[in-house]
Amino acid sequence: MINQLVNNIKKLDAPIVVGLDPMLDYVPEYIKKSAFAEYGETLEGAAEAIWQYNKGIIDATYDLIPAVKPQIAMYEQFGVPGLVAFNKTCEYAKSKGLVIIGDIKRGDIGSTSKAYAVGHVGKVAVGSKTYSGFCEDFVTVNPYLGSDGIRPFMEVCKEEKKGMFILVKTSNPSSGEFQDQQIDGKPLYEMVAEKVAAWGDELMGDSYSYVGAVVGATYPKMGEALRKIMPKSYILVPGYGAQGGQAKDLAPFFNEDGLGAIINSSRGIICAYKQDAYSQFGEENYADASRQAVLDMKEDLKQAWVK
Ligand SMILES: O=c1ccn([C@@H]2O[C@H](COP(=O)(O)O)[C@@H](O)[C@H]2O)c(=O)[nH]1
Repeated sequence: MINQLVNNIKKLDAPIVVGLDPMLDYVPEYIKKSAFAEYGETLEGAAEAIWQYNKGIIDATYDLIPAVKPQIAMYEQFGVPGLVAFNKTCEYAKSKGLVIIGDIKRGDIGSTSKAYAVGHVGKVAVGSKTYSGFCEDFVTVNPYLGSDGIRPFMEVCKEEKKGMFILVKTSNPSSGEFQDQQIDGKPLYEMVAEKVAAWGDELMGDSYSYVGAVVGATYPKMGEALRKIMPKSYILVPGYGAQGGQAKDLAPFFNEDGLGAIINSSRGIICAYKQDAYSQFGEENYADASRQAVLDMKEDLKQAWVK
């Protein structure tokens, strides 16, 4: 899967992942009206609305982008129907040739991590049969529990040729409270990055590892140091756009080959129609506004990654 991700990025000249983070407030009224007419103002109605909204965005952008990143929290808030919408979204995006990065941020004691890994990137055995519960190609993983929490994901990823992005330095304002703590003269996020590089060496694709890292666009200086510590790991970079990360600061996240980083934008793309810059599209054409926002992001990012 890492090879497919790299090939998609090269083919499209677009190190971009669109974050599918649907809140009901983002969904145009006409979509909600139709979903509520069919299912009422219920969890099922909300799930139908976010699914239809996502489908519109995927249809309008799939030929421009290598990957999507559905954020599972946005679906879980609608309970079981929300999770059904999550799965439908992943399956549909996959049918369009997109790589699926499930932003699930899991990680637990070994036996529990194994179940998370099996459920999201593996196959579960039921009697003599096996099933894929969900169908992501990559998942995000929290390293706080140490190797016990990571190795089960590595084992399943190795078996299935899927991948993971481990949280190294997150984009949020308080990420430094723990991640920047100095231990033996080194920040914790660098220690995690060293482990990511070592785990990554065990699971190499053609040129990049199946084990990647998450590093926020909001911390470009740290991104520069981390790029050097993990040369073979793809970096998933959230924080561009809505959180203030800017293209001009992103060059250090890339390797000399122009690869090695994929930049996420969620609200900046899926809510484009609500922004002044795209107001001419109107609510009815929200998906066209998202397409234009992807084209603009691609242009904006050229300053960071075209060598
Ligand atoms: O460090 C991190 C890790 C994950 N995220 C997730 O990425 C998106 C960002 O959404 P925007 O609307 O583009 O701000 C969201 O799903 C976060 O949970 C992150 O922001 N930072």
